[in-house]
Amino acid sequence: MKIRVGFGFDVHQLVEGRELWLGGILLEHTKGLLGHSDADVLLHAVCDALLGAANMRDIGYHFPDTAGEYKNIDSKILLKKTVELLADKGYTVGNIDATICAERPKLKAHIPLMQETMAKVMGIDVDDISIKATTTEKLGFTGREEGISAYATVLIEKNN
Ligand SMILES: Nc1ccn([C@@H]2O[C@H](COP(=O)(O)O)[C@@H](O)[C@H]2O)c(=O)n1
Ligand SMILES: C[C@@]1(CO)OP(=O)(O)OP(=O)(O)OC[C@H]1O
Repeated sequence: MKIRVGFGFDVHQLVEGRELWLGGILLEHTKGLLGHSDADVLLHAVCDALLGAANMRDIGYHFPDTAGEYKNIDSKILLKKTVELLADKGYTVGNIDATICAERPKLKAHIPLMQETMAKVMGIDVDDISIKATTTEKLGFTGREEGISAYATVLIEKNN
């Protein structure tokens, strides 16, 4: 069995008049994330970690933000397509560990649904996806609620 690790990071700006999609679910909040897609920063970090683990470039390489077909796209579709790109190379997802940096909203209560949603999209066990949340103690752009960032580490596997 060959195993590889990958790391992903993403940031999106918080603005008024947009929905807040995080971890594949819609959250109630006064602002939402701005992007070409639904701007689900956690799913984008996970896509980048998966692509990085397989040495397959990054999310913008496969799904350019200049392409009309990805305008306002549900990032769950991009995550599913990413898992399929890895499957074409013989890789399956081992486990994922991710952190969302957001001053608000409180995410704790929503994390189980994010885990279930993402696990279903990726075809993995809920137990194989860990999602954590932290504030940045009011420091920096996340602390000022100007944006939300996310980090993800993944392990992928392939039979030799
Ligand atoms: N948006 C957030 C941020 C944090 N949490 C939870 O609160 C705990 C404490 O956060 P600190 O940034 O003060 O360390 C953190 O461990 C999370 O459980 C949250 O739910 N939503
Ligand atoms: C997802 C894509 C494509 O719709 O757009 P954004 O929502 O702007 O997200 P980003 O994390 O900047 O990069 C990938 C993009 O190509």
